[in-house]
Amino acid sequence: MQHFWVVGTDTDVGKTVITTLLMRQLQQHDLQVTPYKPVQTGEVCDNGHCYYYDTAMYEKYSLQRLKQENLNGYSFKEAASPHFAAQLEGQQINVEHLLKQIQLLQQSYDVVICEGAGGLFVPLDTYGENTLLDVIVQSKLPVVLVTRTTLGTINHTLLTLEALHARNVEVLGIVFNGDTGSKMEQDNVKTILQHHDLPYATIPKLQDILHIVDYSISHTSLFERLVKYETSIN
Ligand SMILES: Nc1ncnc2c1ncn2[C@@H]1O[C@H](COP(=O)(O)OP(=O)(O)OP(=O)(O)O)[C@@H](O)[C@H]1O
Ligand SMILES: C[C@H](N)[C@H](N)CCCCCC(=O)O
Ligand SMILES: [Mg+2]
Repeated sequence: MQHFWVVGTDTDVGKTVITTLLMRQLQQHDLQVTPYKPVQTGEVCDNGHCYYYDTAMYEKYSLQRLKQENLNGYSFKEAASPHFAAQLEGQQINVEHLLKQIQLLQQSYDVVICEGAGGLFVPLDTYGENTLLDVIVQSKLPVVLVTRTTLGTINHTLLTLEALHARNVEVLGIVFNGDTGSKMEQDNVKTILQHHDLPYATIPKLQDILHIVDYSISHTSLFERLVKYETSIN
């Protein structure tokens, strides 16, 4: 059994793209894999067709048949923080329900990849009682951290790793996403790895996200770590 979270230093860093990529690559290893997005916000409507980017990406690119009911806990229309998007619809996010869903999925799949929403301290309720990080801690699952390669990433990445370490969350590795190959980006990656010697993968900025189907991370230290990883849960 090997289950983990894909968390980010921020919203829009590429968690969904990396979750989708890891899902495909692990599926190619003959593992039964499902992604799971506990809370997604921001419905997209295009010519009368409405969908959520995260779960739509999983379904579009999965190499295995996914069960829609297994992909998501809560979806809220407003593109906002989960606590506020839920409030606008008069709803509340039940953390116990999310944890139960994650546990049940672990019994049916070889790999459950849970995708965070925004960064670690995103609130799930208006009282500030629960953040995404609280759910991660209670799930007892390790994380893969997705971060940008661009200016500002050193600080965001080190802060996020410090928060994870403070809560004893295991970090399986880092994905540096959206690399354009500049000298500064190379130095950003090197500097972060000097502080935290972790398995990693660097993903280029793709011209079109469709190219995700051609991209392989099987040669990276991060992927090696993931296929070897055995969780203590179960
Ligand atoms: N390596 C990449 N190359 C090109 N485009 C990318 C890459 N990674 C992400 N993107 C694009 O950047 C945008 C944000 O990515 P994504 O939706 O994966 O972020 P996220 O971290 O999952 O955000 P959220 O917090 O909303 O879940 C998307 O339009 C996605 O297609
Ligand atoms: C709408 C967006 N794409 C995400 N789904 C939610 C991001 C919440 C970020 C909250 C914050 O840190 O201010
Ligand atoms: Mg996403």
